[in-house]
Amino acid sequence: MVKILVAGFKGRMGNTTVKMVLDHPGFELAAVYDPRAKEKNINEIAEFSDLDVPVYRELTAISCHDVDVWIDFTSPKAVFANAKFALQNKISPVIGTTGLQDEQVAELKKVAQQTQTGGLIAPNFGISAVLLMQFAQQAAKYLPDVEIIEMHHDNKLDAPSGTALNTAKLIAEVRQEHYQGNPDETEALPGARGANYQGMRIHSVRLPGYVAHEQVLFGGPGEALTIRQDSFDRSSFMSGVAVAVEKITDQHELLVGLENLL
Ligand SMILES: NC(=O)c1ccc[n+]([C@@H]2O[C@H](COP(=O)([O-])OP(=O)(O)OC[C@H]3O[C@@H](n4cnc5c(N)ncnc54)[C@H](O)[C@@H]3O)[C@@H](O)[C@H]2O)c1
Ligand SMILES: O=C(O)C1=N[C@H](C(=O)O)CCC1
Repeated sequence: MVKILVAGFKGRMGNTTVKMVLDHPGFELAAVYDPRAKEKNINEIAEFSDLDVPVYRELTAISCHDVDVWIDFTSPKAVFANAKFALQNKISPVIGTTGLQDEQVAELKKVAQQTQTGGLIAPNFGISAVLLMQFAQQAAKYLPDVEIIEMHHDNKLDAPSGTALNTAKLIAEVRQEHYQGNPDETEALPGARGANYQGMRIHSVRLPGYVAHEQVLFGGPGEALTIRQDSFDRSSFMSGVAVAVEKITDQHELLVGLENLL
């Protein structure tokens, strides 16, 4: 049995993840963590009344010896400290939280190496999103003019989305950096052309009713290609999280991208 702590269990993804862990025959819910929690045990919540799982509200209170894997769906402000704590305590982090800076990822990789602990940061656990990123990287070799539109629910804290930023980074590996659009263009409203990553424009849409969606648009002389993926429900992320948990304790470094474990 893999013993799992779910950080951010009071949130949208954390709640879905707790249910996935409870339904999986190879997983045991060892602990949950969320500063927003009022309970001391998860059995104080009606839908989990038959369980006996400690609830933590502070990082330093967490008892680490009972935990193999730390699943993190928290917030851009919390994820670095959480991931560092997990790695320092030889708990394998499976990080879905977005918003980590490149320097933070570099530091976490060092801690993973020092403690010889496997971990994963996945900007998106949905297989449709993983495939979109791979297809987009392939297409950019032939169609280097590209814009990204990501669309999310209106409670999202970070922009652009982790998936959109990761898509741009993967494309940048195969695309020569260059300016796109008219060099003389002006913005009558600031931000009209979107964020700029090495000349690629990224547009962030936030609307109620949406979950997580991305389009990558390519244009060439006389033709265009659009690649799109949609997560209509948070269950779309769960098979990816489960695969990551199953495989991560065999690793000894911090990986970025679910494709590394598929
Ligand atoms: N990688 C993926 O596939 C994927 C999918 C969906 C969402 N996400 C990301 O997951 C994160 C969470 O999304 P959400 O929609 O569930 O957000 P949410 O706001 O619904 O939930 C976040 C929870 O984290 C808790 N929290 C805040 N600080 C904490 C801390 N220090 N330790 C533990 N818990 C803490 C909050 O109290 C809240 O309950 C976001 O960064 C989002 O972008 C990633
Ligand atoms: O709901 C969110 O927030 C999501 N965030 C991720 C991102 O920023 O790419 C993945 C999809 C859902």
